[in-house]
Amino acid sequence: MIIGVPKEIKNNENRVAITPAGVEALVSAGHKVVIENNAGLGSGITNEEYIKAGAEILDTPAEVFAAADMIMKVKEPLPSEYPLFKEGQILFTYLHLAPEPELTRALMEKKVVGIAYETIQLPNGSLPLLTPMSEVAGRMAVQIGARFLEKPQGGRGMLLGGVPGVPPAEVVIIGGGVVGTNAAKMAMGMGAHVTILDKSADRLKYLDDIFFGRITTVMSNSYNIAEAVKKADLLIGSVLIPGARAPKLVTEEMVKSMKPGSVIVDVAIDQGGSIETIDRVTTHQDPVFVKHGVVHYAVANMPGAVPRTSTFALTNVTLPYALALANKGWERAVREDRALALGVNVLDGKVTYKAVADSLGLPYTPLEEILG
Ligand SMILES: NC(=O)C1=CN([C@@H]2O[C@H](COP(=O)(O)OP(=O)(O)OC[C@H]3O[C@@H](n4cnc5c(N)ncnc54)[C@H](O)[C@@H]3O)[C@@H](O)[C@H]2O)C=CC1
Ligand SMILES: CC(=O)C(=O)O
Repeated sequence: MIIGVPKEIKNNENRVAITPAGVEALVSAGHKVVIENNAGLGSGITNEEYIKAGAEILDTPAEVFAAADMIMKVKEPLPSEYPLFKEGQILFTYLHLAPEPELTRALMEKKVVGIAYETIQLPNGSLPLLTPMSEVAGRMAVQIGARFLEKPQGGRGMLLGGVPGVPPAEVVIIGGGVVGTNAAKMAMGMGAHVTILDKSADRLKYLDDIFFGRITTVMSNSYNIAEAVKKADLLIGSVLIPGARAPKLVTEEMVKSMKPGSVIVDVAIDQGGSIETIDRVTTHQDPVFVKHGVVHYAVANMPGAVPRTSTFALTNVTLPYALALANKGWERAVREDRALALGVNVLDGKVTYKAVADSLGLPYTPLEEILG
């Protein structure tokens, strides 16, 4: 199989979908890897390192898409990439289709085999290709929150940990999964007081255990969310219903109740966001806007800013699935691995992931119906 890796084009997206180790593994298994010129530079990987591992470098994204049976990316394709899709081509990347009707339509029209990293799911419910980036984003959410709480950045001029004699900041996290847990670790480490809300009682119990009761856990419902948001200096949105558009849990009224200069970091923005006052995705170049006196941060590719950590963490987990797809072909690979099958969002012009179809108001076709 020919595997193509274009350079990422999202704002300040410095990750790349493959490392030289990945190239070597695919080439050793008999495949060919073509990589766009300088695709790895943002992550500190040169063309020469890829060539040494057995890859061929092509000048343009058009050449990479034209050559490849499978495209490996990091972020969802942007409109300039839609015309490059080929019928039957495998696209293996984060897709986040629930808030992306145009991308979904383009994948359907071109009959692309769209396999989303973020919906590959193991029998225990975990999302192995989302986890490492959620670990990164959860940890970043706190360092970003700390930065924007500084007065010159528009914040209320508060140190997360306080100092002796002055209370620490209140960090409120909605969604206690991978992002939420990693955010809590960082915030607690910096001395903040942390409250986590989740709708799963089991998850709250787990969090209480691992943090030895040193964080406050609260059942998520609109009453409790309103109470917690009101007192937050830093609010982190980190809910997920796999594949689906994120529920809007924090209303405009709740945001109005926050203190001037407090900060919201909505990590769940890649699935459409969980905060009513966030009506647009922001970028690393222009990451925040202020509404009702509250600083809002809504960057959908947070790990793109720390590519030396993120590229290697991501490719550690994507490579085994890429090898299975390349060695077996997508059809045998998904028939033999239920976790990978759950990654198939679009196939043969149809949406094959129910939560994506429901979020977009499109018909849902079970994968098994197409596979026969
Ligand atoms: N902006 C960015 O750059 C990045 C965004 N993300 C996103 O962060 C989000 C969270 O990801 P993970 O932590 O890995 O997901 P996860 O599945 O580990 O955790 C989600 C948590 O949300 C909880 N939840 C669901 N509905 C809820 C509700 N109504 N109230 C409270 N809690 C609720 C679930 O019980 C679960 O514990 C996802 O949208 C993910 O794609 C992840 C990495 C980077
Ligand atoms: C998960 C995701 O969308 C990201 O790492 O950018």
